[in-house]
Amino acid sequence: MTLSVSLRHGFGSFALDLAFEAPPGVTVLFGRSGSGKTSVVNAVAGLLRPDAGRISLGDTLLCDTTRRIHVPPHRRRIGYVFQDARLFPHLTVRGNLLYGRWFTQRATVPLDHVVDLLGIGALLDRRPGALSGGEKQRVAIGRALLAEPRLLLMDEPLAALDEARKAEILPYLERLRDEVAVPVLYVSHALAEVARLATTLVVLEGGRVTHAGPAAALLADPAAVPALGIREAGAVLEARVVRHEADGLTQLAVSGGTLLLPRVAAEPGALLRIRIHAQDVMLSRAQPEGLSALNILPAVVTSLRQGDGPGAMVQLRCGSDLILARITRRSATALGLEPGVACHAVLKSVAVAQGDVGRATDAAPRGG
Ligand SMILES: Nc1ncnc2c1ncn2[C@@H]1O[C@H](COP(=O)(O)OP(=O)(O)OP(=O)(O)O)[C@@H](O)[C@H]1O
Repeated sequence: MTLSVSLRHGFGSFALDLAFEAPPGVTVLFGRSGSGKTSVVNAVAGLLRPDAGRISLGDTLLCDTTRRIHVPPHRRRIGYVFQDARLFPHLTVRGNLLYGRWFTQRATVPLDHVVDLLGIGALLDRRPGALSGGEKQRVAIGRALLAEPRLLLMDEPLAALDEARKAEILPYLERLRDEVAVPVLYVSHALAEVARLATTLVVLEGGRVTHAGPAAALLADPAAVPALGIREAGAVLEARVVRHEADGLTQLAVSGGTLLLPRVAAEPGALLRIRIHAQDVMLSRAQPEGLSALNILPAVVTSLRQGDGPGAMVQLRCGSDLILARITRRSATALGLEPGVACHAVLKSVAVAQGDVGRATDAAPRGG
């Protein structure tokens, strides 16, 4: 089921004027503060009546201003998860979860299934006051799922959590993406979340869509880098765990060769998504020798974009994947880099942090 959105709306000096599609999976709406993300979410939810627009979910029309159709929010069957969990403090976790059921006549999703998916079985008799921020958010997601929504809206669900709590909840969001058929529209301004979760990426700037498409392709697009943030830029690679080695490294197979990374928490055979920061990739024309860096992948330059300053962003094909390398223009010139040139991409193992490693769609179950 695909969500199709096309909107025009003016708030004084600010205007939304955009269209995008959110296919199954997680579509991240990414943009700076004030770019219009929350206004889009409000329009999809039915809380904002656009001046002009059409919003449909599969073959259900939620809004069509030309036909004066505006389905009220409570009839849209949309689940919400906000920055703060907004649980009822006087109800237990079980009571909060079952509250979600009030909004559906169907009740076909078993409570046990949602409890297992989110790992909240041990919390059922506790009240929200006795939960961590990450646990509260998992319960809020469970409550939303039990109302059996046709679409889940998540507005910066991790923004209020510290890094440790974010790391704890991300694997559950990955499971949600891969194991629940409900499409998710997810608002974020954190590229780390995009790299871990997004199937589709929609970038907003000043009320307009500047880039939209499959997340892996956009994250590797040098033209999208200024909108995504240069320091954070980086591509994602799919990698399969081959084996854990005795010295604490894990060997992974990528389409362009082999990677050695600090031990990853996944069983051999698991399919992972690895974020490779552009600024951690070095390039060499000759086969490098005598380097401490363990990862050397043969690559071919596919495009190169000069920055305004001394930097350049190089896109390379490595096997069937695309990666980005951020280097200086001086080095790009010295190496004679241009599309079609063969080179070697060099990556230190320790440049990839645990948070850069996530589960990929269709992954085998992860180990502990
Ligand atoms: N009801 C309103 N009346 C007037 N202006 C509004 C209204 N709602 C939003 N705006 C303006 O529209 C612009 C986009 O706001 P919006 O909240 O959609 O952005 P955002 O990307 O979600 O930002 P943030 O990440 O800070 O929440 C802002 O300039 C905001 O001031």
